Amino acid sequence: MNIQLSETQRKIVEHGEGPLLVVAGPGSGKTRVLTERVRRLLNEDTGHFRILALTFTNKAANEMKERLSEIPNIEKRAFIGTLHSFCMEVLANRGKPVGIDELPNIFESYQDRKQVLFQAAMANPYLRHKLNIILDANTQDRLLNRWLDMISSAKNNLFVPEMMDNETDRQVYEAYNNGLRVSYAIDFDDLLLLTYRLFQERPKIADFYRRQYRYICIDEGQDLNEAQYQVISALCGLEHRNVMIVGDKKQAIFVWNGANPKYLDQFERDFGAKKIFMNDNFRSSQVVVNAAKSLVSEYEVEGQLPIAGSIELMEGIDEQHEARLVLDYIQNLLNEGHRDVEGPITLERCALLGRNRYVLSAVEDELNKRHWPYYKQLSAQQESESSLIQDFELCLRLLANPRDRLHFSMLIARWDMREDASDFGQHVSDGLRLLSALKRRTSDNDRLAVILALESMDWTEENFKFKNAMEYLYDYSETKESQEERALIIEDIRTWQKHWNYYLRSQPGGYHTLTSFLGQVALGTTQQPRQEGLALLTVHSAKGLEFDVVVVMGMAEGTFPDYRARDGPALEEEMRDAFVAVTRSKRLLAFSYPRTKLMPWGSERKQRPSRYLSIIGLIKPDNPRGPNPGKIV
Ligand SMILES: Nc1ncnc2c1ncn2[C@@H]1O[C@H](COP(=O)(O)OP(=O)(O)OP(=O)(O)O)[C@@H](O)[C@H]1O
Repeated sequence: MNIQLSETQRKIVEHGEGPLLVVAGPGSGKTRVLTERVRRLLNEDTGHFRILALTFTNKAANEMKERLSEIPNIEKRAFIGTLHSFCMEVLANRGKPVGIDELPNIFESYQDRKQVLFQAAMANPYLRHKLNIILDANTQDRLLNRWLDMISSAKNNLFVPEMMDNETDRQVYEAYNNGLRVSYAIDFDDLLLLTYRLFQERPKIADFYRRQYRYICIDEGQDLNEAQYQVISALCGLEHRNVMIVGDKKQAIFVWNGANPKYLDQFERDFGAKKIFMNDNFRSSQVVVNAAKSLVSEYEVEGQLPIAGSIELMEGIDEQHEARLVLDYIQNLLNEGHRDVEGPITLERCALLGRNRYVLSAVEDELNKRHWPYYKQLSAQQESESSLIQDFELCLRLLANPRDRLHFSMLIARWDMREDASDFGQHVSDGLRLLSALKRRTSDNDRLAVILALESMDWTEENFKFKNAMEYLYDYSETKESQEERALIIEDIRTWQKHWNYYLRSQPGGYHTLTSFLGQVALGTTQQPRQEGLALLTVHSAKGLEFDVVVVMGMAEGTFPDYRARDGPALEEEMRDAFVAVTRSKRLLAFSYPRTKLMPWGSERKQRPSRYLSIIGLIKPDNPRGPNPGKIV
């Protein structure tokens, strides 16, 4: 599609040297401007240099890579990815001074990290006592969660254990770090902290990267946290000034997670950046722009699309009824189309959004009943459903990192092999030998199949055939009597196969290692940008995406805004969540909510329509009951 750049967009694309802050509202074309600027710099600027283009999500990076794919050798001339992926590359290549000798193994899952912390705390008498005096398992679990949050927040503020004032915090943090080290692993926060330390402690290394990357472009600047901002500052040092940050404070929806839009101002001050505003909205119809404006009054916007669009509200008697109404609404659009949407409306052009993932449970059931294709993007992590592939995953981790104590202990616990734990010590250097030791001790068909699948991959120093294992397990799934179990296994195999294919495409050149593959899966770079069918998204995972038709479901007080956001900054962030949700729509916008909700313990609870519905003008503020059930306004 050949779209003319606006005057402001052209100015940004043509910007040459010097720091630049672009303040860009939703749908103003910031992704487009970033991409076009990278293209122009690579095409027009001469000399030997690379561009560092940092995006907030892998989705955005993949989209940018796709749009620039026709530039020869693009992967050599630019690093396009998240800051975490960039840090991974830096640490893999130059991480020795901070203790990273080879490609790091990442423990990305919360549960794994919790287990590391629990084991480490139980091995420390002072912390063991703190845990043991709590008799109730839930309270103990909450304490572990609190400790993990504390560690993450410390790392994100670039604190090392010695800097912690509180003695318990210091010991917890230190024990956890040692726990990771025992398994030769790091966590996500370490990627930033270690890279920061590397750039600070070894200025020559920072200088090497500074000279390599003549231009740095950063997307979604409002979502930077302290560690991220400091990594970027340490990379730039005092001399690198060709940095462009694009951001929008109104779309800051990760403040709860440590991000802070203040870094946009700080960047402007620290770097003396020039500032350009992009106030147009090229994406959304008039009703969508108006809804966004009523939510955030300071949204100064010039709606550029001369299309009215439509806005609707559906009220269900309960969540099941709400789900049926929403799918009937979509069905009608699929059948009839809409005057404000060009061409036939397909499921891929529609998305259902929820403030949290549970809002979408009832509609998922209804989708299954109707056999509609759909996909979910509710969590960034790979999670297999079948126990066969869960075992396979654990073994993959052990093959990649035979010193991984955590996943070894998880595997032998799953396989009831506790007494054979001594194997670990004997075979730490060789994952395949470790697995064959386990194979000798089992006659269970599933376990044997997993190990045989792993052995079938024709391992060499530089490569392995992941496909062989997938085919082996696919054939093995035919032996399953339960159709449900077989279906789960095949779904999991398909997901892994997709990760693998995506990995191969993104890492051309023939040198593939299991550690690098699992690292990319952990970083989320192998996630599919778009899939087939209707999209089911949380508001946070919908960031940066756009659809012709958007339905925001579960618009009830307590759900959206979330019940935990009572006042002040938390409530302001909820409003920005609503703003981001609404501005995902290009043409048609709809909301829905259930009048009653079944609570997990079985009782029904009355729901009040969300305050945002009255702010947008879909419900009169004095009519807290909302419209009649089933009626579309
Ligand atoms: N100059 C233009 N003329 C017409 N359409 C444009 C122009 N620039 C961008 N668009 C279109 O506007 C839409 C929004 O663009 P883009 O996805 O780049 O926005 P964004 O600023 O990154 O949005 P958000 O901040 O909400 O993620 C896209 O469909 C894009 O094709």
